[in-house]
Amino acid sequence: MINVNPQILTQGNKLDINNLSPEQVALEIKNLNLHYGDKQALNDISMKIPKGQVTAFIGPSGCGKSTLLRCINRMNDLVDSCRIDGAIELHGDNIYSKHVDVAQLRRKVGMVFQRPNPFPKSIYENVVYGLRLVGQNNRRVLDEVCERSLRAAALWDEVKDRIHDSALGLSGGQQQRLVIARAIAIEPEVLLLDEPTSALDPISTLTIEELINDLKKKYTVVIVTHNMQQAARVSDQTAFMYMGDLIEYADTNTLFTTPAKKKTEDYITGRYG
Ligand SMILES: Nc1ncnc2c1ncn2[C@@H]1O[C@H](COP(=O)(O)OP(=O)(O)OP(=O)(O)O)[C@@H](O)[C@H]1O
Repeated sequence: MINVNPQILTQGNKLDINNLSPEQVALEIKNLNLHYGDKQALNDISMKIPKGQVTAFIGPSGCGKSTLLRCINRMNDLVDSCRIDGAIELHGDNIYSKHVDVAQLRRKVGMVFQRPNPFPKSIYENVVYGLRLVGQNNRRVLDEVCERSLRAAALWDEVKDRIHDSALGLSGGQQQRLVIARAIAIEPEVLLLDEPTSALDPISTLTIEELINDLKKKYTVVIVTHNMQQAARVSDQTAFMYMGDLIEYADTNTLFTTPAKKKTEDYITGRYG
């Protein structure tokens, strides 16, 4: 088994992910197939992602983790060669239905990438960016949202005296928390995190991991990580993928201690990947 202290495995409310009530489900992926040109990258993926929990996607490089994550806010629409069939339901509504407004969807499903990508603007303007986009210019509202979001992203105390300074002057770890503050300022329902700590030092990584644990009180979080210890530390459920297949999906403790599939066991014990 992977060398993870069981005490750091998350203690979240254990759910039986095979028997979720409709109210417990944030996202349901149904028979999702994805091709890039002739190459199939996701093979008939079906899973339910529970509300208010952290779900991790793990697996070796190229197995399709980021592709699956990007399907959840239709980022793959930007790839010309990409063809998708199947459905992803957000609270029961298929996000791939013809009538869905993709900009609206991305307000509900925010995304944070591997490398922090603050805009070359002040800390304040980064956080309120999404509100300004929808025409909110009331200073009092923007001030409130800015403070609330920076507090929620565990960054307020470090930046409160310089919120009008450039965001580019922040450290990498601070920039990543700023990007998280920017994502939550518009109150999404789901937060997608694509390897959010892979460019960060261990201390910043720990801060972000603690933050993820707080964020799930309000948001459904889905995280892609290369780091199995990280998945074990932050997630309630873990999905193990291999070559476009969803091999095993279980509560994190079970997946890391008593995996049902040989492929999962081989991966978490370091036999490949
Ligand atoms: N834009 C794209 N065009 C064509 N093929 C792509 C594209 N993006 C990903 N792929 C291919 O799809 C497969 C899955 O890639 P994906 O990035 O989802 O894997 P991953 O598990 O996230 O890998 P990693 O851990 O290395 O980031 C790979 O074979 C990859 O080469």
